[in-house]
Amino acid sequence: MSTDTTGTTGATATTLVQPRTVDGPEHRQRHGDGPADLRAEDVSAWFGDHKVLDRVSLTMPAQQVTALIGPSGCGKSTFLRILNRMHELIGSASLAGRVLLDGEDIYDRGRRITRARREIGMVFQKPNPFPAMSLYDNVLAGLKLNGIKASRDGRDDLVEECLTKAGLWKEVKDRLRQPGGALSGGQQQRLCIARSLAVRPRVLLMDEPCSALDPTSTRRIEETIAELRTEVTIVIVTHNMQQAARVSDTCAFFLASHGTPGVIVEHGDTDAMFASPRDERTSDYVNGRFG
Ligand SMILES: Nc1ncnc2c1ncn2[C@@H]1O[C@H](COP(=O)(O)OP(=O)(O)OP(=O)(O)O)[C@@H](O)[C@H]1O
Repeated sequence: MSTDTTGTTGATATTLVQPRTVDGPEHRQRHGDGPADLRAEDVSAWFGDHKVLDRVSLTMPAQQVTALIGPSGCGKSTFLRILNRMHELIGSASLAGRVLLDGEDIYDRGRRITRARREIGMVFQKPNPFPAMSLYDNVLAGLKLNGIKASRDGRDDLVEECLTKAGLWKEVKDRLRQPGGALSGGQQQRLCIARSLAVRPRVLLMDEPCSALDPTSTRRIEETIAELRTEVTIVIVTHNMQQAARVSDTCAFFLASHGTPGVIVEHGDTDAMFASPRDERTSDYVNGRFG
């Protein structure tokens, strides 16, 4: 088992990454050009011999927010982890199918796992800043892990830019040297979003990012999601139907009935899916009749 440059362990990890810089407008160009389409094709997933997803295909368009909804255990988080190659970190896990980022398969043999994780960032259910590290260094933590170099001025600008985009700059600009652990839960989650943005992801995956937060912090994160949609393609898992309706443009309803693997029952425009779902099971779920 080797250690990759994100600090995680994995059988397919790679090591040497060419240094990059964040200075200048060319930074974005060198890292791809902003939000990308993400497409899953015939994705199936297993834990050991337990199949949990069956031939799931879904397009998550650039500059849109796609919500993944469905009852507990239907495979939403597994699907999300497959989208940035985190699924393969679990020893018993395997998968089939393709995940295309602007048409390029992130699982191609010639593509580095670290590149997929940099281009496709992840924000987790529980905010996970480095608690003893300063807010400033928290934002930049992903740069070091990805071997991206920055001058002092470049770092300062990037910290301000990412905290602004994450909706946190005004609250913390005078205390950037304080530790990440000193923030409230909602602020910590926005710090994690800022940290994800610092490596210029083309897609941001969010796994129930508000489930540990109070209503005010939840609303603030939802505002942040709305502001970010032109910067980065967003895919969010949520159990909160009102939240899915508020934040997403398109929606996919997952279901694993009676022990069968999860599938997408219905997907499409969020407003249409909530107002007039095509499938009776979708109607029951979005109207709170099960799950
Ligand atoms: N690390 C794991 N090892 C073995 N089985 C797992 C693992 N993680 C998830 N599973 C199983 O895979 C299936 C799908 O789980 P997953 O967490 O993806 O569903 P989910 O829809 O995200 O659920 P929830 O809404 O409760 O988070 C479930 O049967 C779960 O028990």
